[in-house]
Amino acid sequence: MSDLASRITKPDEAVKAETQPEADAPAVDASVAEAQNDGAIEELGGSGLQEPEWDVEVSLSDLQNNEATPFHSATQWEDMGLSEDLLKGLLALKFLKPSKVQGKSLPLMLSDPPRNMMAQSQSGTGKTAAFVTAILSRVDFNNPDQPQALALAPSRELARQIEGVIGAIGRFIKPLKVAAAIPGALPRDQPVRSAVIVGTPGTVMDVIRRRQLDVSQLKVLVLDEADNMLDQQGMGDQCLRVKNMLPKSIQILLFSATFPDKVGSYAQKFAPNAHSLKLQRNELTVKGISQMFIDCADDNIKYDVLCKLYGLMTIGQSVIFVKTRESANEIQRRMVADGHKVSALHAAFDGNERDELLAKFRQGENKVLITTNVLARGIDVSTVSMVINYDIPMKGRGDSEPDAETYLHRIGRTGRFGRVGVSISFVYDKKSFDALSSIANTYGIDLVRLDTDDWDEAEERVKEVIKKNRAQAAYAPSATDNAAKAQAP
Ligand SMILES: Nc1ncnc2c1ncn2[C@@H]1O[C@H](COP(=O)(O)OP(=O)(O)OP(=O)(O)O)[C@@H](O)[C@H]1O
Repeated sequence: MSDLASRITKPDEAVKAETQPEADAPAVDASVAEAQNDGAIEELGGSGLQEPEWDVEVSLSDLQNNEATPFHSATQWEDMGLSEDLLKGLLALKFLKPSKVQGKSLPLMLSDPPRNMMAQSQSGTGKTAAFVTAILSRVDFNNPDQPQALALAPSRELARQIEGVIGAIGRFIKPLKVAAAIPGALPRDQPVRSAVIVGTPGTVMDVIRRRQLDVSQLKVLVLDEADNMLDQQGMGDQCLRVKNMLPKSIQILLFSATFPDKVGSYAQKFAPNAHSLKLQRNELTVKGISQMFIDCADDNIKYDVLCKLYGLMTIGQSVIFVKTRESANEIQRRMVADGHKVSALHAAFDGNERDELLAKFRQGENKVLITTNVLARGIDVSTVSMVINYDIPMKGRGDSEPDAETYLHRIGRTGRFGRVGVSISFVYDKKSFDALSSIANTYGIDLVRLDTDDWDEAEERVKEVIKKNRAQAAYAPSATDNAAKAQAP
């Protein structure tokens, strides 16, 4: 039996979820039910769909009271010795209770003497607020112009978003000065007079080298998306250079939803003697995300299927991930020519354009965003109800290996903090099929096949999840969304 076939849920075999959903599963919790078919993907019979099972509304407070979810914590904010201003900031954002990663990591990060930390938790479970709260607890605001904490992120969008969260959680701290060290944001040759700096590694390296940033009093260094940041193929070298320019005693905090083994040992060297919060591989998927796939027969059909999905994409908001900037541009051009309203965002655009595009997306002005891996990680827009993997993420020389981590981060742009969402991955040939299959096996994901022969039914299935997301977003708008909107250019 092919690997993907073994991960497909057929409706008649799916184990029905209890009316009181299991653990953190307000949405479809696809159970492994082996398709009886031995052959290739085309041969898989049935609709391949699973009945939606969320007749019971699950509120955030239910999730936070359920010990089995990543949203539960045994600790209260009040138990963590935070300042009054910080407590007020968290509560003003309606962060009534800490999530698991917040409850577990904060006491460790704030212990004295400070110790390094490596914390893993599923996408959308509040890692940002965890390290932002740690940063704001460590900084001495009697010295607001003196750089004391530095957070590094892999993209300008994520750095800006973190800057917004610092402003939101720290809104009662006066004076709170935060600088964004991203291309084009800092005036050249002027010293950075902010207690907290958030930036991308290349720009941070530049400002330190140009002596614009006094690093002598830095106490905390955070690497968000740490596995990506430490990746030797990517920004690993830059991050190491930055670290080597900082005080030796600095506390290093590494956060990510994924820490593949390959990076794990290097991360331990980067942050020696770190406390570690790790997840098992099979705990990494967010249960609220219904993971589906469509078999597109050939590469050309992918575009047609994408257009067919447009109506569903615009009920909420959607992100379409493609492999290259060129294909992002090309698909956007074609879709616009075909009468659809979509925008594209990737690293070839200049900084201001990127800020503007994302701001429009956050405000809901643009509903569909076509992008590359540049937005795969960290971006938090609660109204994103659908993620499409137009191309299955690959890595290695010549795209030889499926990129399981990127898959997880991409689909994690939906299903934020207990919300539900849908991801739809397109496969069209043996390579893409095998890649998705391998990703599904890595994490024990149960993929639901959307049968395009019965389009109405397929649409209904997806629509139900999206509508639920809409209801949740209206009921509880995300604090990060609000912070980012306030910060929009
Ligand atoms: N304790 C809390 N209570 C309620 N909402 C929260 C809490 N902590 C964080 N959130 C919200 O949860 C959402 C996801 O948080 P965040 O972006 O920090 O997730 P993350 O774990 O960093 O995700 P990713 O792995 O994708 O980077 C945000 O909209 C944030 O405002």
